Amino acid sequence: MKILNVNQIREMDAATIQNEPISSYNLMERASLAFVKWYEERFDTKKSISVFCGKGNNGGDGLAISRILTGKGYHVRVFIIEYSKDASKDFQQNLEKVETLIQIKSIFEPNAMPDFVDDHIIIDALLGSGLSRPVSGLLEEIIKKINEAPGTIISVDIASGLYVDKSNEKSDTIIKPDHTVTFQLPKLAFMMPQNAVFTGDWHVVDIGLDKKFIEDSATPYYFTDQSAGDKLVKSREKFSHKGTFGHAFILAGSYGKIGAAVLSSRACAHSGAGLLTVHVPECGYEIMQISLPEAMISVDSNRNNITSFPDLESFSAIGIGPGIGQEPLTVRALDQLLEQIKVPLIIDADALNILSKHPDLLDKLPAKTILSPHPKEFQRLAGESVNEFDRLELARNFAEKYNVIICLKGAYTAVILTNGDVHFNSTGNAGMATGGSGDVLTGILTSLLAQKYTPENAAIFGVYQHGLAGDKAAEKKTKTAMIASDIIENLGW
Ligand SMILES: NC(=O)C1=CN([C@@H]2O[C@H](COP(=O)(O)OP(=O)(O)OC[C@H]3O[C@@H](n4cnc5c(N)ncnc54)[C@H](O)[C@@H]3O)[C@@H](O)[C@H]2O)[C@@H](O)CC1
Ligand SMILES: [K+]
Repeated sequence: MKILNVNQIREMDAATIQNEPISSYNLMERASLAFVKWYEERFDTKKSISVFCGKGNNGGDGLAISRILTGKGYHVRVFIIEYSKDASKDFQQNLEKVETLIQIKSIFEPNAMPDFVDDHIIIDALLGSGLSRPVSGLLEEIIKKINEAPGTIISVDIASGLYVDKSNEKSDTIIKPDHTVTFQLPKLAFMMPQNAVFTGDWHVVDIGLDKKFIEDSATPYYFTDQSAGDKLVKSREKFSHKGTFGHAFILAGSYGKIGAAVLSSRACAHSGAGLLTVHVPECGYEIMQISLPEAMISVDSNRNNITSFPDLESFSAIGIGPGIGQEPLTVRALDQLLEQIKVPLIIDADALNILSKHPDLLDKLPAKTILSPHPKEFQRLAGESVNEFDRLELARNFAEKYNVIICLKGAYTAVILTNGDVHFNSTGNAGMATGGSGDVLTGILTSLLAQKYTPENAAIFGVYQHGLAGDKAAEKKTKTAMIASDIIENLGW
């Protein structure tokens, strides 16, 4: 699924109105019906509803939603916040239809806000994608009161006060919804962890906007939903043999961190690689043999750290980093590996930290190497950023400059390709914020590269499957109890 910017969203509405053709009033009606359909599936008529409307088209949606819900037997109160004399045409038209049906209260000052009882729904239709400046004055006061009110807040299209595609300031006043029901496409703002409290659980509803316009729109931003994820699977042919699926090679572990080698190797083996060799320091030999009899073990001459590696000729992809530490001899081994490697590579964890401390190594990275930093590792690698939009730009520039693919890990992990395209991941959950889950991703990615997935597809698909396995693990064990091994247990496609 594509993610479009605010201008494209406006053009997409206009293109739909012109090409379908449909009147803007009827398009608003269709959007409101889609919202109500979502609402009806979750809430019964027992809960009373207060709808807060601004005076643009988001407010117009609020009015249409109020009318449709009332017609379905819901108890709805409507409040119009009179922060401006101007109102949009479709707002006005909807107002005329609603006025005859429901009593409307106009709010001119904050103290006129109603008192709320507990089990109550607030629908936020104050401002939508038309937001052009931080909210202030009456609107700001109203938003603060709504955020303090008990009950469930549902934002129409986007939380009022939140920008669609750029960063808000920390001081901005924004609705904190429990749910956002957004029209047609997810918004860039939803992908940023900094906005988690301003999106709640968000849901995309189809309002039939111009498919061709969306297809033809150029954007660097994509969302890997299920249909995008499913398209990337390579099927396993009947007459294949283990050679078909490549020979993965993982360098991982140091004294006290052999677990990282175990986790990444097990994840690799469970992701379809034909053969797997794992290189560990001597202290990891028995642990590895016992933990993963399916793998071949290559043993370093050093007891506690990786200081060398075997001939690379037979390997089809290499993953390095989990638990390797940053000893000088390990740095030298990484340097030598970069000199010799001729197959796809994934670099993670301590190997990334080594790159941060030895930036000269960055120039030696083969084209389309995958780097999988979490935010702290990325910061060490590329420097500070003022907010997450800024960090994303930094990552896009970094990916283009060094010709690498970056998996910036977190909620909605961003997979950034060498051309600056960003694929946000839809799967995964907070239960995966647990030791070793990054090692599991390294194993999956190494495995996919060995199976000749392109580095781009390996990164997008690997991140997607890692999250999906995490979701299955959380379902079975809960987010609290799940550990990285549970992610491995739930791999499979
Ligand atoms: N255009 C269309 O065809 C459709 C639009 N839809 C709705 O329309 C919304 C966008 O509507 P609008 O473009 O009218 O914009 P909004 O309803 O978001 O905002 C209304 C107006 O408020 C003003 N404004 C911006 N920031 C403000 C601030 N901080 N304080 C006070 N006033 C401010 C602007 O002049 C803006 O035009 C979408 O979010 C969606 O809810 C839907 O009905 C679907 C179809
Ligand atoms: K809103």
